[in-house]
Amino acid sequence: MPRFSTETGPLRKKYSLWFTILKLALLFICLAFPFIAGNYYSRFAIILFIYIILSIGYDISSGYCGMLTLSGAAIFGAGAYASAITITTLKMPFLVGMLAAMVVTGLISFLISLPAYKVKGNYLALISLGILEIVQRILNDWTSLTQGAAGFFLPQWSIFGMSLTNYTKYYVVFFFLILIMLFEWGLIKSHWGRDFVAVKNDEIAASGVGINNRKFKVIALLISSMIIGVAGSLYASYSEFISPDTFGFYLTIFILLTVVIGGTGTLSGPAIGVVVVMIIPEFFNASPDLKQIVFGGLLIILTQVMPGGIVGRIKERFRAIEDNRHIENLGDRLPISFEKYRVHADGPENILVVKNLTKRFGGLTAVGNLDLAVKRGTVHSLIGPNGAGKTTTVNLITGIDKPSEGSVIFNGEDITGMEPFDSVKRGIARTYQHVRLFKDLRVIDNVAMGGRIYYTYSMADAIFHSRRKRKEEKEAYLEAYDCLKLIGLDSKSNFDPGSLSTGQQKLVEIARALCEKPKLMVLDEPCAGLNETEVAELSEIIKKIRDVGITVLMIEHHMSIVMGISDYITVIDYGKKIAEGTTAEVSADPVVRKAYLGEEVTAC
Ligand SMILES: Nc1ncnc2c1ncn2[C@@H]1O[C@H](COP(=O)(O)OP(=O)(O)OP(=O)(O)O)[C@@H](O)[C@H]1O
Repeated sequence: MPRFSTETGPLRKKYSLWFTILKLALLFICLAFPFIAGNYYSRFAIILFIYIILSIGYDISSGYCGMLTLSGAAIFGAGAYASAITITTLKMPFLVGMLAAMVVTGLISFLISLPAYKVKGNYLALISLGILEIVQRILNDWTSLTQGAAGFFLPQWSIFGMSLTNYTKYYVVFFFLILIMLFEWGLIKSHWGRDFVAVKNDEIAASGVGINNRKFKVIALLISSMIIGVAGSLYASYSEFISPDTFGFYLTIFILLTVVIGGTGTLSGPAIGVVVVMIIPEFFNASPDLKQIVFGGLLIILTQVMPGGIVGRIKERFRAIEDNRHIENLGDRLPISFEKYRVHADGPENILVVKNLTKRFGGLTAVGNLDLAVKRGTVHSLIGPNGAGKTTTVNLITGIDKPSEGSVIFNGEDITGMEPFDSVKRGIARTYQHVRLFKDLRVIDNVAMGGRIYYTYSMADAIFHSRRKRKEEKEAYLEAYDCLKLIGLDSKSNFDPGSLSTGQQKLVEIARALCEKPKLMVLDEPCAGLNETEVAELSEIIKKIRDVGITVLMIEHHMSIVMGISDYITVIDYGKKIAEGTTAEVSADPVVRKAYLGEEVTAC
């Protein structure tokens, strides 16, 4: 079980020293390798480095962003051929060839990203398989361009007019590998990397914290493909001969295996995966049959014993010392209060006005002609029996569902049909009936995602680890830590969300919503799964949220909290409003008392 990070600061420092020594030793070995290992192994290492670049590229879209594609080999091949044709036919220098490879692979990624908008999982894999087939056909049949199955010869590899020796080839490829690794590290250790994981884990929640899923999928595929293009270009120039059969289905499976074995969505997973997939079979060169059996057996065992891959398992082991520099030295940080999130009235008295809202699912009218006005700075509860249309109503308000008719006016602005990632920027935060936390991010990362709309640093800042990025990241994590402290879960910062109770997960969702610094907080059944003590604590938290001017629109079945903290209540049934008013008015309404509140009202 992971432990809280601020207590593990010294441990992290100790291990990070060992990791630094390990990295320096590896760097030294790599630099000295051609002189120690000789020609054969240096050539082997060059191919290994190229495949690591390929695997890193593939992992960004598939491992981090969750888009399983089977076109890795096709993109690699397209990059190799684009570079080869630019260098040989167009007589351009190597670096222009590499640029051409990146442009062509970028275009292919755009082709893949078109269906990626709508489909995912197995369907996307099937579509990408089609891309693999199309590229294969082009490489084989467009002989005037690619020279077909006979293969394509390149001149000896030269850079800036200098022909490269075997030694220099090694260092050039190694240089590009380091470059790509630094790029990946900068990207992944920024909000971009966390955004990719969020898109992979839960698109609705990702949109709810301001992520445009489509845009991020396109970006992930583009970066992924361009890195694979770099690998393809290095492969073509190094090999001096390429042919279509190199870039077939076998290579696609190879790429997939490297990330699965190494650990998908991890920084060092692809490198470790390539080393394992390439080196282990080398020990069995003398008996190829045994090689296949051992390799196959190893694959089965590794994927069973380590479902998260080798690096996934190592990460689990060292979870307690994950990077928490920002919250390790809180020192004399001032005590935090909800006051920090105070909202000042900057619009009409009714912050939310819903008019004639209707949602039809086929023949079923889930919400019909609903009018609703929510006063600024109040707790307004939406109650009604199961299936009454409450969640659909808040989905229409927050943009998850689009209304069939009607309008939603927020703070004087018509936001009808607006995407959640836009409405969150206007100040609407929400929690969900069924918890939607990002399972591959720690609790504190989840809460920090709430504040992602406030990041201003660019991708270049992320990659170069600029001062702006460091400052904003530090602020975001301190903010997230503060929000967790306010709901009493700061000691769980470093935990996986899945290891918390349902009640705690619901509270983390509230902390994430608070981190968005909203004007309106929509809570969908916040008490579901909470025990009585937790309900009492939550009710205090919601009151504090309301007391600093944040309007709360709450769906809840738990009548004691509804009657205890609501300023106004709207009761709906079959998608229609049947009663509305202050808590006293609604609880006195005979229809409501009879149908929905029962004995609990009497008790209140
Ligand atoms: N995506 C959908 N497609 C078809 N029908 C839907 C969809 N979403 C909701 N419904 C239907 O709309 C009606 C209202 O559902 P909704 O979830 O809004 O009710 P609710 O009041 O939130 O219920 P509960 O309290 O059980 O969560 C239900 O009959 C539900 O089956």
